Amino acid sequence: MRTAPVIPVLVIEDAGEAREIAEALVEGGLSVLEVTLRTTHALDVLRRMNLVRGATVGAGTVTNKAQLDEALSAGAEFIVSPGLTEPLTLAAQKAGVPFLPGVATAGDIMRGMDLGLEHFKFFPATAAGGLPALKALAAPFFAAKFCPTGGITAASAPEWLAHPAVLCVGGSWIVPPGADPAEINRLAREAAALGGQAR
Ligand SMILES: O=C(O)C(=O)C[C@H](O)[C@H](O)COP(=O)(O)O
Repeated sequence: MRTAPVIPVLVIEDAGEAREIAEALVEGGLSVLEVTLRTTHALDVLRRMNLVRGATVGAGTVTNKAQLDEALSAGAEFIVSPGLTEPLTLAAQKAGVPFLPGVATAGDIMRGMDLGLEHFKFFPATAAGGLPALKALAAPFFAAKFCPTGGITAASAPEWLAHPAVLCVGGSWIVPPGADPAEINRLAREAAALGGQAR
């Protein structure tokens, strides 16, 4: 979460494009890549991106143990989930893989802390109340650190990153559908530079 200010959330339909997209991101300064398991070829995309020098590739949209196992077999170095369940948390802990589950309420955070977690994705960040909601949650849970994701843009990222409980943000805006590598590289550079401005 501290490697780069933005984790690109990737929904890649064509595995043939995986490698050059990952190269454009890493070269632009975003080396931590979340490949969502939302497409048919997601595991293939993950494997191909893992071949890119300097990339740390994880799986997103992991909602159960079966998907966790598949992602790990494909080489995922971290796991992101939209929500927090005990079975998935225990399985991730048993596998020893960094795990970032989504939380949106005080109860979610408390269940996570009971399981030994302190790092969470705040999801869906904008729809769940935006920065005012995160500020309200971060106050009592002062040890918790967050990666807000969902509805965040290049324009709104700096104010999220300025909050001390926010280590990074996640977002799909860095790889818009149909963007070419040059455009992705430009968006990645812009996102990587947010670290210098806001943190
Ligand atoms: O796929 C998952 O596991 C999710 O939890 C959802 C994604 O993190 C958000 O959909 C990204 O949000 P946008 O940047 O608004 O597109």
